[in-house]
Amino acid sequence: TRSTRPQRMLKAVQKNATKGNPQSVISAIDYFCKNSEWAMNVGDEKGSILDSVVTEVNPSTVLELGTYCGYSTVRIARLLSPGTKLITLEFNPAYAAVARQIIAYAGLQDKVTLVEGSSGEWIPQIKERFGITTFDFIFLDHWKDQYLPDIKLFEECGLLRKGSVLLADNVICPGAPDYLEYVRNSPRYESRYYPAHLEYTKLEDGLEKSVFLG
Ligand SMILES: O=C(NC/C=C/[C@H]1O[C@@H](n2cnc3c(NCCO)ncnc32)[C@H](O)[C@@H]1O)c1cc(-c2ccc(F)cc2)cc(O)c1O
Ligand SMILES: [Mg+2]
Repeated sequence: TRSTRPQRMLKAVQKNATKGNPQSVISAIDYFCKNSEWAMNVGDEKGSILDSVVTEVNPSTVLELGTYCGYSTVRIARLLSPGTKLITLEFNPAYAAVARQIIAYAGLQDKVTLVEGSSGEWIPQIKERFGITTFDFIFLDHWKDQYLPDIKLFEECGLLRKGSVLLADNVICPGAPDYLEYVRNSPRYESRYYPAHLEYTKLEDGLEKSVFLG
């Protein structure tokens, strides 16, 4: 049977990247998406903004929603301080399997806990299962209509503290209008839009950074 796009992306990483070198894995995926097949990774332009926010926050606790093939997982994990791990949630087993291999190829498996399951099911269990009180940094890049229900779930589960930073991909394309309206109008968040482009295209897109005010 025909291979899947994530499987072809993994092959491109194994062929073109250097084992244990996260930057070469990032470059190999971006090259594949620019020259072979578009894929919904955050990409290099928005990825640089992601890098700068992660570096600025220097988080001790990190959550990613929507691993897909692990591109942004690798971008984030490569910047974390020694001993810091990130939790990434992915409910599609085929995508999770590819992501595990891409994360391992980058040599970052010890900095990543990939949980196969849905955010709605797992967010309420994180405190007890992982001994985490609150998250310093959360990257949202899963189904766009789930951003709003999940941020409300973070509030309900007490997973945010004064200063927690949430960064959301695709707030323009495909868009998350209800999420944007919420974080931009809620007195509990200080929100800022980072304009960029949809990965590997000239279409407008951007990231929304929202700081929880407690
Ligand atoms: O749709 C986009 N991303 C979705 C990501 C889904 C991944 O996350 C996983 N996932 C989804 N919901 C959950 C969940 N919880 C929610 C369900 O319970 N819990 C755990 N994992 C979840 C999926 O299994 C996938 O691995 C997108 C589209 C374009 C795009 C733009 C323009 C175009 F023309 C075409 C496409 C650009 C982008 O950057 C994009 O991110
Ligand atoms: Mg995205």
